[in-house]
Amino acid sequence: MARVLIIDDDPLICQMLAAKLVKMDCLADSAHTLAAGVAMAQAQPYDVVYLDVRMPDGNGLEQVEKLRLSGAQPEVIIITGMGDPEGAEKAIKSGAWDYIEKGSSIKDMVLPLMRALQYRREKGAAKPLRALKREAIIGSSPKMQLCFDMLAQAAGSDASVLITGQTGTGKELFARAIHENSPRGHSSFVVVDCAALPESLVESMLFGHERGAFTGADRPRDGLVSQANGGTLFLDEVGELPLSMQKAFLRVLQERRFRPIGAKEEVSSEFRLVAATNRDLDQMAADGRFRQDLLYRLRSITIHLPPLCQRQDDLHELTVSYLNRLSQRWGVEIKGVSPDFFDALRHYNWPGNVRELFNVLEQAMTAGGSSPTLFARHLPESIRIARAVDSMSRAAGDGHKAAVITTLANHTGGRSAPAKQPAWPGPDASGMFPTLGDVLEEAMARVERAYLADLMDHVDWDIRRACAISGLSRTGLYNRLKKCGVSRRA
Ligand SMILES: Nc1ncnc2c1ncn2[C@@H]1O[C@H](COP(=O)(O)OP(=O)(O)OP(=O)(O)O)[C@@H](O)[C@H]1O
Repeated sequence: MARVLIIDDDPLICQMLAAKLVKMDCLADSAHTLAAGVAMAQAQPYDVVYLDVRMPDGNGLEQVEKLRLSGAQPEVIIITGMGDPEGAEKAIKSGAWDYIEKGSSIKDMVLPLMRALQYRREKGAAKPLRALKREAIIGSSPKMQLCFDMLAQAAGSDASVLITGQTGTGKELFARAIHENSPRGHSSFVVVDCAALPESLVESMLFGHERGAFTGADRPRDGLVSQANGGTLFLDEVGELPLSMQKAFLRVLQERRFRPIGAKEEVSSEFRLVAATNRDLDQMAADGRFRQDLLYRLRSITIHLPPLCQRQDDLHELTVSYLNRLSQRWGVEIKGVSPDFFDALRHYNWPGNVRELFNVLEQAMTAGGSSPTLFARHLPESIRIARAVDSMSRAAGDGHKAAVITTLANHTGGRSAPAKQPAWPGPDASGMFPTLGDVLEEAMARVERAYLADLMDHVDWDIRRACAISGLSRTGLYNRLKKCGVSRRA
């Protein structure tokens, strides 16, 4: 018997809908506040939740994701008194099943429910997929579970997949897992790092060339697309592919045929495409920097990997597992971890995600030396400062945060930072106070700039070392250096 929850502050709607659902052999419960509804969805395994937008204690649209991840991961149908296109877009983007107006007849209101129930029945009855091979991917938070569901779906099909997510969230790891779990798993997995393709060589690297096609081409060479024949071609950082190559690639995707440079005949390659990006490709397409038609082709299936700060439940597992892996690799005893170590990790927001976490853990293991236990004191300063700032601002209200961060900015220095500044610059000439948000943003920008300047000096502009220390990817580092205006000193 299907279980349905109606979250609406209007008792009449709840009664009418519930009466209809009971006639349809469903179990129906109601909640008249968002808080009560979310609590019920977390406690009971509902199949579908009807959710009103305007609730006395908040906007229903803000809770769609939480509801989708609760209990039996119900489908959510938005019911609204006043529909608007923006709300509809937001609802669908956050994973709602459908968005309907309350003015519709009760019959129309239950139609999406019937489809959602059918979908869930079919999903449940579908042939169970082979157990996924995903030993390398750590995490069991509800958000990661949704990603694993998508991974299983992608592995079972041959459609193109686009994996999105911030730097260091595991996009390449997922791409490999899709390949290994697919029928192509025994063939080659060819990685193309679109950010590192030299513009002048991009065509020959992708499509190959004949002998004598250009100066220096003393023998014929297969390109990466040919090498992926029968296997998977992984286009990493696909947002960096030059526009001219996007056009050529679109054709290859449509026809699976291309002409190596200098060749008379076209050749074919039967590959499966997986692409990844940390850019907003929709925005790039709107700005004319990415081809819309290519984007359609890339994302038959999309998997979005959430940033680490949104799945704190995974921090513990990732930390323990990586510390064990390090102990094995370095041939040292497994260390204990004190609670203050985990506490510090939880207070940091991990802009470099899992890559940054692993890097920090390596530093902590080194700092721990022969100590059998890792304490917060073994963590890099930046992590411990984040924890101190957080606990101070919680104790004294948010106003303190600005002062602490600004003090940190002064302390951190950086080669071009002023020697000493007051905790914050103070009101402007007319005595106007800026917003706290503006003060924080300015202070963070100053810290970031100072950090990058010092880091690049420290590694003598060795990009590989800078990436390893900061936990940023190459593109991430280049983008931040550009944004902060940090360049090599003459
Ligand atoms: N869930 C995870 N479990 C285990 N290791 C992970 C996980 N996510 C990321 N990593 C590790 O973090 C590092 C970065 O992962 P990966 O290269 O897949 O990220 P990415 O999203 O492709 O980054 P970028 O966009 O910067 O290329 C790798 O060492 C990878 O093994």
